[in-house]
Amino acid sequence: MTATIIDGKEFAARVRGQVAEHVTRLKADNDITPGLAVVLVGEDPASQVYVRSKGKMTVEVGMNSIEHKLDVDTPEADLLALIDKLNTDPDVHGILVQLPLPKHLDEDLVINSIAPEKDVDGFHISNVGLLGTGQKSMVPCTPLGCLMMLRDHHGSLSGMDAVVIGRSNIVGKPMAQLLLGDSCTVTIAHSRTKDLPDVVRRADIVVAAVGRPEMVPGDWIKEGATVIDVGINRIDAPDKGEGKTRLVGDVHFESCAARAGAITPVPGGVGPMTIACLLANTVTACSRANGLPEPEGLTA
Ligand SMILES: Nc1nc(=O)c2c([nH]1)NC[C@@H]1CN(c3ccc(C(=O)N[C@@H](CCC(=O)O)C(=O)O)cc3)C=[N+]21
Repeated sequence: MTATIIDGKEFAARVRGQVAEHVTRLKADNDITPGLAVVLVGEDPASQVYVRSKGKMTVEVGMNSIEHKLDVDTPEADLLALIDKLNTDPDVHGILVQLPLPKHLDEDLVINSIAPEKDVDGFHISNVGLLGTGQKSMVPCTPLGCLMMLRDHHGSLSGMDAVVIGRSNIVGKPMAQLLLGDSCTVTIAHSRTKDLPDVVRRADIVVAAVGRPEMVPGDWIKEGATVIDVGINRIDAPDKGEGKTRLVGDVHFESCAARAGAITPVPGGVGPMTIACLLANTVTACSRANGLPEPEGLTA
């Protein structure tokens, strides 16, 4: 079988189009412009790439983008004071604190100081608990984007065997919750999983989110399975010339595409959907904050 390529770039453009429509309505009917505040502490290179394209797209869909760039050695109290200010600012509907934070800052403390209803990353313990109990919450952007692509491709996911490789709070665990919510039989695999190849071979849906370049080979993939590659790894590409690099996922694309029914590429798969879902979460948060109907199809 040769897999259908799930075009995350195109899908994300569609999602941003829906967000833009909703923003237009909020402005015209309610005189409200959704605002997203992004806080970047220090200069992590991965975060900088992300902040750039995110800021551009926030403005493109008609929302206000508020950026706070703080010094790498900003004291924790200053960061918490800024978050407090954003929490009570009525023009700010979404707050995202770029991770990872410099080591002197307590990531859990910082995340949990964001007002849960403005936590567009969905990392606050309240949102984690709400998601885990099937209540309305802010859903982490990357898993939400993966879910949207899976639903679009399959219609119903009910009864499917899903294997999530990776148990992070940012992707693996919330992804598993979402798949369970859609009635998949879910396995979370990780570095200590016994017989990982055999576990993955059972899966109708494989979500790879470990951050290890091309670690899933094609012969782990059940014929016809759907493969969602969350990894974005930059590796050396001497074949492209001295000092050149390229982006690869957590799955070995060619060999997995030869067996899968559908697969997401890297780049152009999950990454663009993550940003689109951040914008979707911001417009959702803004609608909720104003007691207005939520955008349809943009929430879990
Ligand atoms: N609080 C927080 N939330 C995040 O969601 C978050 C974060 N911190 N810190 C940094 C990482 C990184 N991240 C990316 C999102 C999209 C692409 C993306 O769209 N990548 C393109 C390729 C970009 C390229 O060419 O380098 C793609 O996959 O097609 C990349 C990286 C979100 N992050």
